[in-house]
Amino acid sequence: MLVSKLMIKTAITIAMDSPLLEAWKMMMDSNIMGIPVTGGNDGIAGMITREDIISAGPDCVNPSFTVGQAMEKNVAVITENTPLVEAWMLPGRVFPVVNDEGRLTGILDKNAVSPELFNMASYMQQQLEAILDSAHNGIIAIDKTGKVTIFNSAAEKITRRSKSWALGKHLSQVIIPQDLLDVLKEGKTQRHVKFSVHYSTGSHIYLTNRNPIIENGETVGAVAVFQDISEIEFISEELNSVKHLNKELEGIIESSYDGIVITDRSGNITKSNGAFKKTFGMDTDSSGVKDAFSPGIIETVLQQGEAVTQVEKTPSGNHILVTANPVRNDHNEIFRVVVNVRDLTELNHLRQELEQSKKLSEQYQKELSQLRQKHFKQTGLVFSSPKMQELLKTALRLSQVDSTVLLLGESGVGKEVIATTIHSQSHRKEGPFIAVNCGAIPADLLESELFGYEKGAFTGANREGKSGMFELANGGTLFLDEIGDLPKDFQVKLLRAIQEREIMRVGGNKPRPINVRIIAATNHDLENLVREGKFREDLYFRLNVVPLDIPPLRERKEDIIPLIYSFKNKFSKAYEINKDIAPEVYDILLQYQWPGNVRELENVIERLMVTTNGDTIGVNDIPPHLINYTPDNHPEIKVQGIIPLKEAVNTVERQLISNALKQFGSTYKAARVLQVDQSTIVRKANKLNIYHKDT
Ligand SMILES: Nc1ncnc2c1ncn2[C@@H]1O[C@H](COP(=O)(O)OP(=O)(O)OP(=O)(O)O)[C@@H](O)[C@H]1O
Repeated sequence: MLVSKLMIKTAITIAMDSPLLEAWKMMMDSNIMGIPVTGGNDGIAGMITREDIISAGPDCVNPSFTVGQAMEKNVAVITENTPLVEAWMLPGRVFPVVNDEGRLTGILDKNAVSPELFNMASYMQQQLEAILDSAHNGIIAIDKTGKVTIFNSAAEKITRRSKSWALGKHLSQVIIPQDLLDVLKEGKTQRHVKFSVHYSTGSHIYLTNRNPIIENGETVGAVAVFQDISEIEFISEELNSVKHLNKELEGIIESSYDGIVITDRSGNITKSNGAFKKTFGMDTDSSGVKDAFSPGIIETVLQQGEAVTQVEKTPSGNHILVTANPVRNDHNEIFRVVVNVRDLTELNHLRQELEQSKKLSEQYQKELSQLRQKHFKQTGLVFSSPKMQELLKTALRLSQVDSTVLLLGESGVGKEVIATTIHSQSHRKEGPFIAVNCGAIPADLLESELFGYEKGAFTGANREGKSGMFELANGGTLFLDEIGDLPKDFQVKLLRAIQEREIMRVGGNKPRPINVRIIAATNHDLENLVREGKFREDLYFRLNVVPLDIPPLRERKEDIIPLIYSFKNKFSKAYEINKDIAPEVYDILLQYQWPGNVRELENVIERLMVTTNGDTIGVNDIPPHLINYTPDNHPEIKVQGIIPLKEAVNTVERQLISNALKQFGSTYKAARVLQVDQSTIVRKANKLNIYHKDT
C-alpha cells in the first residue's frame, strides 16, 4: 500500500516567518496535525506539527514567535509512491508528500497509517498461516526462549499434537527431538538431518532443515522444516531390493546353458543372454528376434496367449528347440515374450558322450570284478552271491591297510579262509600267516603259546626257550580264532600286547617289539559277552575296529552250487575218482539249511564222493538228516516210562555226542554243533566211553 492512499491532499503551507499562533489556527481550521513549512527559495524547509507548538510552551502565544523557531527542520519528504510500511519506519509524526515532479501534494499523518498497517499486518499473518498450513512439510518455529511460535497443520499431523495446545509451550514439552534448541543456542543451520522417532505403532524416519532466525545479528528464534520420509525410505529400500533382484535375474539369465531372449510385442529384443548370442552368432545390436528364427512364433504366442514350442534349424545347421512363453502385465495383457532356446545338437552330442562313458565305465566295472574274482580264485575262495561279492570287495580294501579286523559269523562260514585272503592280498603276503585257535589252548598255556618263554621259565620248558605265536607271526598276520573263548585274565595281556605292539616272553624281563597285523574271529556274540562281563569292553573296542560279518550259507544260496562244484573237483583230484551228481541232489542240497555252513557242505561232498557206489550220486546216497532237515524239526526226544534223571541225561548225552562225532569227525566240530566247549566233549566222551579220534 502506498502513501497516496492515506495522505491528506492539501496544498496548505506556511512560511517560516509566520507567527506560530497562525500555524495553530490553520491546523485547527483544516483539522490537520501538521503543515509543511516553506523557506525563502520556495522549497520545504521543515514541518510544524501540533506537538511542536505545544512543546513551545507559553511562547506559542507570543506574536513574535515564528514558525521557523519551533518547526522540525530535519523532516523527511516522502513521495506519493512511497510504501506505507516504509513511511511508518521514518522518524517523525507528520510528513510532507510530493508528487513525481516534486510538487507538494499533501501530508501524511502516521496516526492515520497505524490502523491501516495493523489491518495489513493481520491480513498478512493470515496469509502466512494459510501458506504454512498448506505446506506438506511440518514447520515449527520457536522464539528465543524456546517457546513455540509457529506450528503448522503438517506439524500437527506428524507430531499428533494440536496447534492450539502446542503454541506458547516450550519445545521440550511438544516434540521429542530437541535439536532445534541447539540451533537456537549455537545460531548454526542444520541441513538434511535424518532422524527417527519410535511410536507404539512403529518407527518413522524424518528429514529436516533447521535454521536460526537472526534479527540485527542476534538469534531471536529458530525454525525447523521437516517431512516424514518413512515411505520414501521404504520405497528406496524396495527399489534397492528390486535392483538386487534384477541383478540376480540377470545373473541367472546369463548363466543359463539354454539361450534366453526376451522380446516386446513386436519381437524386438529387450534382453538376451550369451548362450542365445552364441547359438545364433548374433551381436548385441541385432534388432529383432525375427532375425534369429522363423517369424511368426511371437505372433502365435500373442494370438494363442499361451506357450508355443517348435523345433528349428539355425543358420549354422544346428537343431534347436524353441519355446516362447507369454508374460502378462497387471491388466492381463501380454507385454513380453520370453523365448528359451535349447541346442539339441549339442545335447545329443553330450548324450552320446555320456552313453559312451557309461559303457566304458560298465566295461571297467566288469573287468574289475573279473580281476577280483581272479584274485580270490587264487586263494581257493569260491563265491558268487552278491552278499559275498560285497563283503570281499571290503575285504580286498582292508587288505591294503593294517587295521585290526574282526570277523564275525557262525562256525564254518569261512572266517579263516577270508583271513587268509586278506593276508594274501596285503603287503604282508610274503610274511607268515599264523592261525591260533584261542579256544583250543588250555588257559595255563595261553601266555607261553602266544608270547613264548625264556629258557628255564618253568619245568618242562624247552631248554632254549621258545618263540610264541606273536613272534612267529612277525612281519605277517596273526589270526586269533575263537577270540571269545579267551579267559578274562589273559584278555588284558592280549590288549596290552596289541596296544603297545610289544610282548614279554614268560620268564623274560625285556619287552620284544612285534610287527603283526591282527585278524580276530569269533562265532560268539561278543557284545553279549561284554554285557555279561565275560569279555573286556576295552579289548572288544580294540578288536572291533573294522567288523566283517560273514553271512551263513543259508542266507547266500547262490554260493551253494559253485561250492559243490569246487569241492567235487577238489575231491576228484584228491581221491582220483570221478562222479556226477544227480540234479535232484542239487535240489536237496539247496534246500538244506546248512547249520555247519561251508564246512558241513565240504564234509558232505567228501563223504558222498568217497562212500557212494556207482558213477552218479543220487538221492538215495544223501544222508537222511539232510533230506528231513528244516530249522524247526530237530529230532524229537521221546521219553516213555520212568528212569532216573541222571541215567536219562547220560543216555541223551551219549547219543548226541556219538551222533555228532560220527557226523562231523572231530571233537572240535562236534563241540561246535552241540554248542559246548571242545574240552566238554572230550571229558564227556571219555566219561561215557564214546570212541573219538582225540582219545
Ligand atoms: N567261500 C569258500 N570257498 C571255498 N571254501 C570255503 C569257503 N568258505 C569256507 N570254506 C571252507 O570251509 C571250511 C571252513 O572254513 P573256515 O575254517 O574258514 O570257517 P570258520 O568260519 O573259520 O569256522 P570256525 O568258526 O569253525 O573256525 C574250510 O575248509 C574252508 O576251506
